[in-house]
Amino acid sequence: MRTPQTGDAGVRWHRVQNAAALPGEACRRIRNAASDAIRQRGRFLIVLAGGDTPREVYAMLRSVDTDWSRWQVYFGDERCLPDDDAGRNSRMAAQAWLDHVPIPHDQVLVPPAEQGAAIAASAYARTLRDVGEFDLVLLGLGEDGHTAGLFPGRDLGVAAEAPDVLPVLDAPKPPSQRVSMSARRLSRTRAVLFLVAGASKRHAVRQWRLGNDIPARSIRPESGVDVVIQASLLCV
Ligand SMILES: O=C1O[C@H](COP(=O)(O)O)[C@@H](O)[C@H](O)[C@H]1O
Repeated sequence: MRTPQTGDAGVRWHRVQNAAALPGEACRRIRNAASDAIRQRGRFLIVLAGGDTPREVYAMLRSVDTDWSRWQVYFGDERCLPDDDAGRNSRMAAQAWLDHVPIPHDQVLVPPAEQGAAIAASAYARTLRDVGEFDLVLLGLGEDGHTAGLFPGRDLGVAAEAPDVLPVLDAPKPPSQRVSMSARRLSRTRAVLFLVAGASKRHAVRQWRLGNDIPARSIRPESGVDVVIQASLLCV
């Protein structure tokens, strides 16, 4: 991980004209990361973001020309809800994308969040135990600056000894129980791509650019992070 940064050092901002242009740009970047990884290492390890912003990106990924048998899919965070609940991040990704492409079932690794945060965090940590560096981590940005299930004022798991997966018991955004990869584990990747759109994110983006301590700033892979962002959010 990087040493402490000032401001938004290590962050590359990539403007898209408006929210409608974000899925195309994100999809292009994901496709390129996948083809590089598959060509160089024979597989592509991707971590998915939840929430609303990636839904259209995921829908667009259905039509990418790739060898889906080489994809290995993880989730940066999951909400502790029944496994068929519409609020589950994994259900959104399945409906928008994963159910429509031939990724082998056992290569989509969903945290068992329906079992509650503590059990799910231990189980998902076991799933990740022998997984090395990810190829690409997708992340969103909440209105309060949260990313994955890492919320302001909570343990972000940045320390060298932080576990790979954290149980979240008091998230300020419902549901209060979640499971999240730690900032340390999310930073163990060749690339990070944040997807940011929507006027409600303006304040969080400003905090980020000012170098204030929002959870999104805790994601610090060696390679820095890329942010695909609606241009109007940078006009502050
Ligand atoms: O609750 C969550 O929120 C963030 C941001 O979601 P968005 O709806 O504002 O795009 C998301 O990245 C995270 O995975 C999710 O669980």
